Amino acid sequence: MDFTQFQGIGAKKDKLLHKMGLHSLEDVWLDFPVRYVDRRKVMTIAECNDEMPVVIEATVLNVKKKAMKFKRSQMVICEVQSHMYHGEIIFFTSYVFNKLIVGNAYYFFGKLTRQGIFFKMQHPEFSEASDRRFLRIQPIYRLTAGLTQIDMLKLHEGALMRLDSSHTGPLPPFVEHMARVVDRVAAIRQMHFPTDEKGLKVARYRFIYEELFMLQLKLVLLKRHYHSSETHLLPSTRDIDDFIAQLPFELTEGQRKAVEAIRTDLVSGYAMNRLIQGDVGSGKTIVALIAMRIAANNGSQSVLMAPTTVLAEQHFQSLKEYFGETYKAVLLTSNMTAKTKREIKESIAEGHIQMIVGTQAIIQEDVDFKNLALVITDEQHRFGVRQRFFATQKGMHPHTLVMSATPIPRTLSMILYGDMNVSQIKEMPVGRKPIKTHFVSEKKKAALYGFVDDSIEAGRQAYFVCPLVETNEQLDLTSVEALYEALAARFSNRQIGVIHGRMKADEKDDVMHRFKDGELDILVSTTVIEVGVNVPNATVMVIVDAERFGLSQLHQLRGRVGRGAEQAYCFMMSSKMSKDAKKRIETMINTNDGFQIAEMDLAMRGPGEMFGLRQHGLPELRVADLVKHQKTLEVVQEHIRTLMSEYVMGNKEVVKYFDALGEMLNEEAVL
Ligand SMILES: Nc1ncnc2c1ncn2[C@@H]1O[C@H](COP(=O)(O)OP(=O)(O)OP(=O)(O)O)[C@@H](O)[C@H]1O
Repeated sequence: MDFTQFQGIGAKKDKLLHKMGLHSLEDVWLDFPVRYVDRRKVMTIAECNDEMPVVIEATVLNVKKKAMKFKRSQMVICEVQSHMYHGEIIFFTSYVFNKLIVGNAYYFFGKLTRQGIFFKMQHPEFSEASDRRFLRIQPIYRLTAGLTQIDMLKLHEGALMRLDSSHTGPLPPFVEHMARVVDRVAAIRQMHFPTDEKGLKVARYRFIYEELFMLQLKLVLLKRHYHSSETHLLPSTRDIDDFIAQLPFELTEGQRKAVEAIRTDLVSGYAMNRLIQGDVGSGKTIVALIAMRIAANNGSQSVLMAPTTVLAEQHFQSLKEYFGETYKAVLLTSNMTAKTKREIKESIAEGHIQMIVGTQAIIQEDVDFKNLALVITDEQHRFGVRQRFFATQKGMHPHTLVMSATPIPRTLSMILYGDMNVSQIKEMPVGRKPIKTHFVSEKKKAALYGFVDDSIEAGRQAYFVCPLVETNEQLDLTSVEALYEALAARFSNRQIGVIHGRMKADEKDDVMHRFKDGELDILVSTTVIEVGVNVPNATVMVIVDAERFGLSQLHQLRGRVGRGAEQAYCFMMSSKMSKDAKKRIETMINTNDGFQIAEMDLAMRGPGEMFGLRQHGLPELRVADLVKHQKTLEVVQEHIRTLMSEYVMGNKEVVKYFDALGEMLNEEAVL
């Protein structure tokens, strides 16, 4: 929109407004004040103290201009009278000179200092005392260089003049009614020019509700399977119990409960929609494999999708270890030849294969299934917002299970997984010792290297992780290349491998395998190993330039060690630390608890950044705060559940609204 049609806004200011992200009338309506100042009450001078800005009424006795020292412009000194008090009002600009007329009364708003019957005010806002509009709750807007509050005020006043009752927002009337929120037009007006505290509160509530509702509903529509399952599975209790009994370890309490919940879900006749949330190394894989076993025992197909090839291979290897040749299982990844892929796909389509493990990308591409009953996504710390398309595209409604290693705070889990049942695996397998975490300064490097050498001598392996692939002169950070050279010189009798994201998939796999098989003693890497790699024999993690990593990332990296019975160590090195980086490193040293770390991360970075909500095309929150407005979020979720059941019952209004919104989301997400 061209804002030059608003009074007082020229081409230059119009450009600045667009730069601020204001492009349409709606943008301006929703550009709410960052705060307000209360100018409703006119104070007598006697009531004023020095602290707070106040509104007073005074009559001008005299106005004069005066040259300012060291400046070309002039200042204006205005003598005023307010009852028995005599005041001097100073402006450091001359344009007000003509606006203050001797003998007239004005409202002045500013900080006032008083001495006896004399008072002073510097650079107040003012208006003629006949203008009652001055006495209101005044909005203060965000600005950018080149724009003033007055410009913003004019803009908003202009925009509100163009707002009439024909305007509708994203909430249809039946939702507004259920939510008991005020009308959107009234709420917008109140947000900018509130009549009183109550009016503002009610308006704010409307927008908090609206934002949370839209965010939650969009997420639900993106992920929801409305339909009941087409595959009614039998529990195969005997086989599963026997299988669990012969495992080399006892399932932890969390694992057992998750398995129980899955067994119940799978036989319920409704599509399972469950999230398994467990900290790094808590043993989610075996839970997923048990679910696949139940499907296979029913003669149905299941898939396990991983975000990377390395992880898919790892899962496939675990599957083989646990199940041997009992089931027909395949691995499907992008680095296979076209011919192999084609053959595998054919046998999947014909129903010869029961279990499929692969990367998400390739499985979603074009695999046809004969009778798919279960889809498991290992999304680690990504979020499977787009997962729904996979299943619905194929016209199937299988059971779904999502595994996530990000322990997310409760509020966020409510939003991101609001539609799912959640199983948490809180405890670690028995015998795991908490990882010992230390900060290592440059001076102590030699000692650290000595420790690494001793660990290797004792048969263990070590990771070294740093932020860059190649040396970059501008960034004074350690690169994989430089680190490899330094380590190769220091550990000349050890086998060292390198892995980073720019390598080809098969090169990466090769290095990873050699590390897993114990051929390599040290693995130098970027954060590519962050995601889910499982090498229980590796017990030392050294993170170089630790200040460069976020808290959740550090926790993920640390989680690559401590996956076996041996004591594991994590060392964080850094030479230059900001205050924030120091706090992150201290948090890591103080706790191994993923949930606590996630809470800290959220507090330090905020949810948008932490979860990239916007990258998923989800609405930005202007007024609502996922942490502060948890109660409202609960209300919203209750309402959405109600609407969901009405949808299923065929309530026309709801069906029409949801389907239209769902379609819009589909289009956005497919792009
Ligand atoms: N109950 C248990 N007792 C002992 N060891 C277990 C138990 N459950 C799993 N393990 C072992 O713990 C290791 C980690 O398990 P797994 O790879 O499933 O963890 P994860 O939860 O997927 O972790 P990440 O999110 O880091 O990938 C594996 O070597 C696995 O065999």
